[in-house]
Amino acid sequence: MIHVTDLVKTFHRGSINEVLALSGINLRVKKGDFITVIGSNGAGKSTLLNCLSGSYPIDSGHILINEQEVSRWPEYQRASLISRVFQDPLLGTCGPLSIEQNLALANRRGKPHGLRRGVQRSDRELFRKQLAQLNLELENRLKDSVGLLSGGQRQALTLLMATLVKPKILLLDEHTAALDPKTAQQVLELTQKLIEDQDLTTLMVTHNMRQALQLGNRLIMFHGGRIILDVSGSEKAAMSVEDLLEQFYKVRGEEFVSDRMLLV
Ligand SMILES: Nc1ncnc2c1ncn2[C@@H]1O[C@H](COP(=O)(O)OP(=O)(O)OP(=O)(O)O)[C@@H](O)[C@H]1O
Repeated sequence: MIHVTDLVKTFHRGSINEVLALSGINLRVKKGDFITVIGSNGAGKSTLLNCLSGSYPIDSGHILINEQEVSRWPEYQRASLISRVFQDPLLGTCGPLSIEQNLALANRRGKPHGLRRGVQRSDRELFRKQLAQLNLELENRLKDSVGLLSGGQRQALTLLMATLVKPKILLLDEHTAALDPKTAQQVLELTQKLIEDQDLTTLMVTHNMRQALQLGNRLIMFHGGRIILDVSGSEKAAMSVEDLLEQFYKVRGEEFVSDRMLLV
């Protein structure tokens, strides 16, 4: 599904501020993989997601999606294959537009742009049904502007929009980090449900090690622009947070350092 080879990304190349953010990444992701991504500060996690989605051009290497080289595709073209949810709930939705207008935009992803405007009655039925699964009673608030919603409601809506038209790949970048613990848990449960229901191929960056172990079928750990640990299946299922920290120490010979990583 995704095949990344020798991916290199440098910022401020040739200046004294040069940063080698990704130092020759090799990664194969199978269809239906749900991969959690962890790592120390500045390890390159978000840069990988940005390179996959086309937000950042790459220096060298290859990104293939379904055997097709996409590394030179512009971001808007890759958006037909890839959905993203960011940490900031304001980024995935348009505040002044209503819930149904936001969903109508999401529903058009990858479809030809015609002259049809507004929200059709049949769309409305679909949106109500989809919103009902959030258990937030948003199905009765289709005309409300999204700007009225709480951060958690807005992030749940963003997730729904990101998966309304099934994406080939879902990229989640610390998408629950800005929410309070209870809301974060609700959004996480919804994430799990949407991924399972549609068997979505997913990469999820998280700052929570326990979450990274509990969710998904595979876990990769970044450090210094490299993947230093890649575990899946029963090996992952048997791991504890302590094991993860020990593995990090073994590979790096130093303590794991992150001011945001939750180790519990
Ligand atoms: N737009 C940018 N311009 C310059 N440097 C950048 C940019 N984005 C990332 N970097 C640098 O690239 C390196 C990798 O950053 P990245 O954001 O991918 O790390 P991360 O693993 O997501 O870290 P964190 O968990 O702290 O968010 C860091 O040194 C960072 O400062």
